[in-house]
Order: sequence, then C-alpha cells, then structure tokens
Amino acid sequence: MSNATIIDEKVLNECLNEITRALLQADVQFKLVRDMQTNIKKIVNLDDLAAGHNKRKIIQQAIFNELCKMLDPGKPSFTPKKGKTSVVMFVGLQGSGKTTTCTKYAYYHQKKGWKPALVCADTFRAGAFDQLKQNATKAKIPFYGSYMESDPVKIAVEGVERFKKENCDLIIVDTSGRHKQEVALFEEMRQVSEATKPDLVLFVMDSSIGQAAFDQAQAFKQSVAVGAVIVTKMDGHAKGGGALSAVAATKSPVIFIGTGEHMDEFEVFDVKPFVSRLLGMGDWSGFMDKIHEVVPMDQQPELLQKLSEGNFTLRIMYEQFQNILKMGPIGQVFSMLPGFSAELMPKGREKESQAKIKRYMTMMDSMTNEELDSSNPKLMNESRIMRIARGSGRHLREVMEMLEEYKRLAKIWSKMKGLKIPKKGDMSALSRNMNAQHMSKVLPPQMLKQIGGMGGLQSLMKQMGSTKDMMGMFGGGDK
Ligand SMILES: Nc1nc2c(ncn2[C@@H]2O[C@H](COP(=O)(O)OP(=O)(O)OP(=O)(O)O)[C@@H](O)[C@H]2O)c(=O)[nH]1
Repeated sequence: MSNATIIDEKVLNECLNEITRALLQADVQFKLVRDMQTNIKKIVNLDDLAAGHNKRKIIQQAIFNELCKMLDPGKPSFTPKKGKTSVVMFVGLQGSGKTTTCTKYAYYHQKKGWKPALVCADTFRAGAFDQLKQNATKAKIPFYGSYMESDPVKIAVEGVERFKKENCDLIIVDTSGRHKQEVALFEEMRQVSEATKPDLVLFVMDSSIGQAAFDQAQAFKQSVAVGAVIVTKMDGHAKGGGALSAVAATKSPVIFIGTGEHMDEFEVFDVKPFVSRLLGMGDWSGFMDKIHEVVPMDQQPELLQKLSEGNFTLRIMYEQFQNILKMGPIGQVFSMLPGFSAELMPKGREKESQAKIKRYMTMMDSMTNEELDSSNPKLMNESRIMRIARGSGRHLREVMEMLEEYKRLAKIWSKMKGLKIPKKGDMSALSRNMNAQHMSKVLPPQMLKQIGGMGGLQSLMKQMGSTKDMMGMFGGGDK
C-alpha cells in the first residue's frame, strides 16, 4: 500500500489480505481476524472519503486502532493498591511459566515498595514448592508452602491468613497446573478460589501455544473468574497473537508479559508496541537464496568470538553498520538479519535507514575507546551522553535513541553467548560446535517458521553439510 499511487478497492483488499496473513501467522484466531477485516471495511469506505483525504493514513490508522481495540476488553482489571491487602491467584497449565511469573510479579511490586508474599498451593507437581522457595529466597520474598500437606485448599488458606496477619499487601497464590485442561484441575482451582476469595485471578498463558489460545483461555474463564492475563515467553519465537485470543476469550486485559527466564524479564503490557510488533512481520521468502549472494563470507571470526563471550559492544554495532553501508542498495537484505530488522531498516525506506545509520555512526565517532569497547550499560552516564551529543552536533535525544538501539541489539545478540568458537581458521570444528539450538536462537522467528521450526533447521543444516554457509548470514566465516 505504501508504494501504490492510487488507493482503490484493490489496493485496500491486497493490504487487508497481507495483514490477515501476518496475523494468522502470528497465531491470532481466524475468527478474530475475519471480524477485524469486516470492521475495517466498514470504517474505511473508500467512496465516502472525499478527495484530499489521506486515504493511506486513514487505512493504516483504522487497522492499528482495530487491533488495539481487540486488545482492550473495555474495562480495566482489578488493580491492587499498595498498603491494602489484596489476594491474587495465579492459574494456568503446567509449563506455562506460572510459578516463574508469580515470583516475577512479586518482585516487580517489591521493587516499587510493596510487601508481597508467595503461597505455593501447587501440590500436584513434585518440586513446585522447591522452585517457588528457591525463587522467593533469591528475591527475598516471604513464602509459605508444605512438603507434607497434600490439600492445596488447606495450604492456600493457611498461607493467605498468615500473610494477612503479617500485613503483606500483595498475597500471591500459585496453584497447580496440569498438562492439559481437565476436570480435576478446574475443580481444584474452584475450591482454592472459593476458600481464599482472591481479589484477582490471573491467567498465565504461554505465547507459543498458537491457535489453541482461545479455547484454553475460555476453559479457564469458565471455571474461575479470570480477571487479567499474563502472556509468557514473548522472548521466544511466538509473535504473541494468542494474546488477542486470550483477551477475546476471557474478556480481560493482558497486564504483563514475560520476556525471559530471569526475575526482571517482565514488562507491563503496552498495547501499541505490541500491535506494531504483530504487524511488523517481514517477508522472509527467498531469504535463504539471497543471503548467499549478499553477505561476504570472509568476515570477522573475531566477531563471533566476541559474541560468544557475550560482549556485544558499541564497537561491534559500529562495525556491523559499516558492513550494511558497504553493501549499498542490497543492504536491505541485511535488514533480515536478527535485530537489524523492521525498526532499523524498514522496507522501501532504505535511504532514510542509511541516513539514520550514518547518524548513529557519527555519534559513535565521538565516543572514547573505553565507551566503544565496554559492554556495561551503566558506563553511559548523563555527562558522557551530553559530551557525545556536543561532540557530534546531535541532539541529546538522538544519542539516547542510538543507545536504546544498541541495547536492543545487544539483547538479541547476547543469545550467541556460550557458542564454542574454535581457533581461527578451523572452520570444521566451528561447524560442529554451531548447533541448531544456537541458530534457532538468533534466527528471526518468521524465518525459523518458514524453514519448518527446529526440525526443519536441523535437516537444513544436515543438508548443507556444515554450518559454514549459514555462518555467512551473521557476517561470520573463516578467513
Ligand atoms: N524464555 C522464557 N521462559 C520462561 C518465561 N516464563 C517462564 N519460563 C520458563 O518456562 C518454564 C516453565 O515455567 P514454570 O514457572 O516452572 O511453569 P509452571 O507453569 O509454573 O508449571 P507448573 O508449576 O508445573 O504448573 C521454566 O523453565 C521457566 O524458566 C518467559 O517469559 N520466557
């Protein structure tokens, strides 16, 4: 649509179809996608739009708004208040990340000055209490549970009472999960809920469950009064379209997302960036063919060495920018590499992207060696940022934007950490060490899907005989 000169019915339909495909690939439920399409067509009546109206903008806005609306159930969830006791019960299937998320939720509030406490009412999974205990101890959060007691209701009630007496303001009850939705699980949930009378029931859902999200969320909602949703594992390969389904099925908002296994990898859910991410799916077709033509094979094994040590420095970012710029018009292919995607180099806007990269590089030219080679984000304090802005004649805001970009890339590339890099030149050893697991972590999700997931990737790597060719994708390879 951004390339078409005239926006007519045909262009609108093509655009909607493209978005439909992207949403389905992102696991948004088919029915929701169809409804959205109908709604947009109702809103954007091309004939009614008087000449002079910016149709493109109106269509884009309508799509964006429609998706945001789908994520807004119309009423906010119950919000606990600091200093006033609230009981929050967590429910979800086994493996959804429920126990981990309970601690993240507690930790998040604790950092803001709350007094949270954790109750382990999961008597189904052996080890659940140990897991909660371990997490809670690490975060210095009081916890309650039992190795002996097998009645989850009893534990939940005792735990809640105890922490009420101790004036905790956020009492979090972790309940059992099961491998699948089953009567026993729902019955147990109902009993714990009746006995503890939670102010909020939080449904925890794994973002990678795909199209099953709607049914799963609905099943939980029918058994307990789910009031809000947390979607976990958003750092993985799922685009998280299931979140839309969960909102539709539970009529409750998503309030947080889990973005990693660590305690602080937990974010308040923000509708707009999420929708952008849903829509920002690239077209990966032909990527594998193109990449061989484009990326020079003779690039920096040192880069891989540094990445394997977990050091994605500003200097590495600078060198990668140089690579992109050297490639000129075909630089857009590089945009398909992990991290160097949508935001940095949107399709069709290569010129602007190149200008942006050059701007970033000018700013980096005003940095000291120490700053370029450090992987400690704390080093970049206010006075350094001000000096860089002055030195490069750029705005403070721009330097901060560049540093944000660096952080984003560093997070993505940090997944290369631990990759065993052999001595320079020993490519076959490198091939052996570079396994599908590592590759899968750094490949863009859509591309991995296209290849056929982990299985497809493994067989592809076998077919290639070595990972040498694939290394080219990351600007690596032997000299
Ligand atoms: N990458 C990633 N992993 C996560 C996230 N949240 C949880 N996990 C991992 O998912 C796995 C399962 O998490 P648990 O918290 O044990 O799952 P659970 O749902 O509590 O399981 P039950 O207690 O048996 O019901 C663990 O290995 C977690 O580290 C997340 O946001 N991102």
